[in-house]
Amino acid sequence: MSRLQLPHDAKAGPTKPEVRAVTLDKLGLRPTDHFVDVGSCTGSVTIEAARRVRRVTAVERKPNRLDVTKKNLAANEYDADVTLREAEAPEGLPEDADAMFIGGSRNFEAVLDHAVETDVDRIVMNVSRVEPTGAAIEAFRERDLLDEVVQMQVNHGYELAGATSFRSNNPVYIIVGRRDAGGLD
Ligand SMILES: C[S@@+](CC[C@H](N)C(=O)[O-])C[C@H]1O[C@@H](n2cnc3c(N)ncnc32)[C@H](O)[C@@H]1O
Repeated sequence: MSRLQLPHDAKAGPTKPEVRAVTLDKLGLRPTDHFVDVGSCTGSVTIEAARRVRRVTAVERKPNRLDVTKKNLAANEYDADVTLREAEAPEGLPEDADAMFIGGSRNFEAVLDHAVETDVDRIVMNVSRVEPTGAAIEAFRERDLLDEVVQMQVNHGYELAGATSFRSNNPVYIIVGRRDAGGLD
C-alpha cells in the first residue's frame, strides 16, 4: 500500500510516525481484530490500524477533528470496515473490541473500566505530560492491566554549519496494557 497521507491537519495531532510505529507494535494487531482508537484526531493511528485489521472504530469528541479523521481516511488505501463516532469516550466505545489505543486522555479511568468490562485484550495509552503519566500508570496497575511502560524520545537530524545536529521532540510515555497482566518486571 502507498505511504500514509495526512493532507488535513488538526491541532492535537498527529501521533508522530516513530511513536506510531512503536505504539502499533505494542498493540500487536491481528487481521481478525476489532480495533478502537480513542481520540482519533487526524486519524493517523486509525488509518495505520485500518491497514492491519478487519474492523476499526474511531471515537473523537470534537466534531471538526472527527471530520479531519474522515477526510484523511478518504486520502488513503485500507481494507478495514471503519466506523467513526462523535462521542466522548467511554461513550461510543464498542462492546467487542480486541485492541484499544488511548490517544485522548479525558475520562481515561472510565475508558479503562469499559475496556476491562468488555474484555479488551490489548490496550496502549500515550501520554506526554509527567503527572498524568503517573496517574495513568497507576490506573493500569489498579486494574491488573500494566505490562510495560516505555519512554520514547525522538531526535531528528538537521544540517548545521555543514554538519549534522539534532532537534529533539518532547518525550512520550507509552503505557502498555494486557488483560490480566502481571505488572512490570
Ligand atoms: C493527542 S490527540 C490524538 C492524536 C491522534 N492519535 C492522531 O494521530 O491524530 C488527542 C485527541 O483525543 C481527543 N479526546 C480526548 N479525550 C477523548 C475522549 N475521552 N473521547 C474521545 N476523544 C477524546 C481530543 O479531542 C484530541 O483530538
